[in-house]
Amino acid sequence: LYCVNDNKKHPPGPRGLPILGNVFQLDPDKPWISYAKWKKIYGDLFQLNMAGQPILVLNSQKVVEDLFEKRSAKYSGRPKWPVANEITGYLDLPLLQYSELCRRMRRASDVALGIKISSNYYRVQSDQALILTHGILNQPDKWNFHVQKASISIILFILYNIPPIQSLSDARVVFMENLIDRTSKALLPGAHLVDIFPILSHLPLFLSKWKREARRDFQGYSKVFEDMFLSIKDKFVKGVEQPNSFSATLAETQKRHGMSDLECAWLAGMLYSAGQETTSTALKWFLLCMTNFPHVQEKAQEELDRVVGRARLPSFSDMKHLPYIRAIVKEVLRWQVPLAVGLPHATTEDDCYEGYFIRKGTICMVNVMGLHRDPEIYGPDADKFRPERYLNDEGMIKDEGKDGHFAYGFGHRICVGRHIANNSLFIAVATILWAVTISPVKGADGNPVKPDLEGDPGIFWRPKPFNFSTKSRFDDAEILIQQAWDDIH
Ligand code: HEM
Repeated sequence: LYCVNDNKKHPPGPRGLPILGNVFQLDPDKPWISYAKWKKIYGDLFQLNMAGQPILVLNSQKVVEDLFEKRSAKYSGRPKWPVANEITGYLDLPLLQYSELCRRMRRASDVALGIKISSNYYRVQSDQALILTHGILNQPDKWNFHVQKASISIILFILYNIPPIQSLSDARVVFMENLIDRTSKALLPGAHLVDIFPILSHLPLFLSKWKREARRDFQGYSKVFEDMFLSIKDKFVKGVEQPNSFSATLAETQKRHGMSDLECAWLAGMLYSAGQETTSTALKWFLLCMTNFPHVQEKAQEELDRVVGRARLPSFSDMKHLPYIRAIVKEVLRWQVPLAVGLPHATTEDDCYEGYFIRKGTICMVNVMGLHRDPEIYGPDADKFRPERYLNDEGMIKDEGKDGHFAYGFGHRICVGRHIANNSLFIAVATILWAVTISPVKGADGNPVKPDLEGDPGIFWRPKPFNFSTKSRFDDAEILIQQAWDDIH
């Protein structure tokens, strides 16, 4: 693309301090609040300067479509994360540059998690929805534990065919969580000197402690991931029959995708971190919404009574007849998006847009929370939780095949697990609402305690701790849930 902009005019943005730029002007906990403020002054596209690193902020649907969708080839890199990249041996798909390896990993994931194949996992998703429902019905005060356990069990089963976990101190969970903790700490801006002075990454190993430690950890993590993947691949090679799993599909298609064992092992391993916390965060917001908006719960339960009845539990075959349940899933992801500013992209080439020069290596953020509350996209009630917005006059889903929100990201980097996530959320929402009435707990004064609608800031936008009470929606619901629970135990 020819850039008419010879004087390299950058997108507008707030004036900052010399050298440090806008570092202290951005609200680190809720960047979308700062973004919304600057949008009013500088418009839909502005640029920040974070100690010399340009950060482009995309603030409207049009700009997002123009850059992240239509020019996805240039806007699909990632920032450089020297320490995290070193710990994961440059094999962590969400952190990879848009390289040949990234494209191979994405193709392999699309095959093993695509819309068709994702029906292979209906069974585990239904079972876990049931166990979760049983858990929150009988132990509402432990709902957090039950949500966590269900989302971990789903992803471990899909990846490696591991049976449901019983406790969060399961060795495999501890291992995965330890790796997530290690990498997310390394991702915090400025956690290591090398983030600020990239030249340090070129020091020889004996002079750089962080690199020695990272490489040592990489070896340890690789050993565990390889053992997990190879135990499944081994069965495939020997022709032993085994249940469907991501790793089994990967082993079958590995040659076609030109992937080494180590690459396959890391691809599977890193899907845990990408898929677990995101799904459980969405489930937590769903429970908060139900505690807070009884009329939505009632409307969903009317639909469930009409379509499923009270003699059996909902299943995936009901999906197309339950548009309101599906609309709730969409609306939860829109209204309280787990990754409020998505994952950062970075430009891989210089670009020119609307007369502005955008240099290669610019980090690009989308104000997803802002888009989700934008009246130009969602109408004057964009701030409200209203699943009906996704339905047409006949009460069916409006744009079948489209998400209708931006929670899964953009362009060439869009979430590869979105079909799995949509299915896990659909069946959990349907099963919980079929069996359970969720209400706020009563405070000391006897009045209902409504949860705080503000989230806890962090990498994930999660609800603040809250409680709700549950009761069986009708007598048989509890019995049927108990029977189904007994059957799978
Ligand atoms: C409600 C649940 C989920 C949400 C909200 C979510 C959201 C996202 C977002 C925002 C991104 C970044 C997209 C971008 O850079 O533009 C992403 C990437 C990714 N997601 Fe998800 N995700 C969810 C569930 C899952 C699941 C269940 C899996 C795996 C089974 C998964 C695997 C991945 C992977 C591997 C990437 C990295 C893709 C890349 O960098 O090319 N996600 N997800």
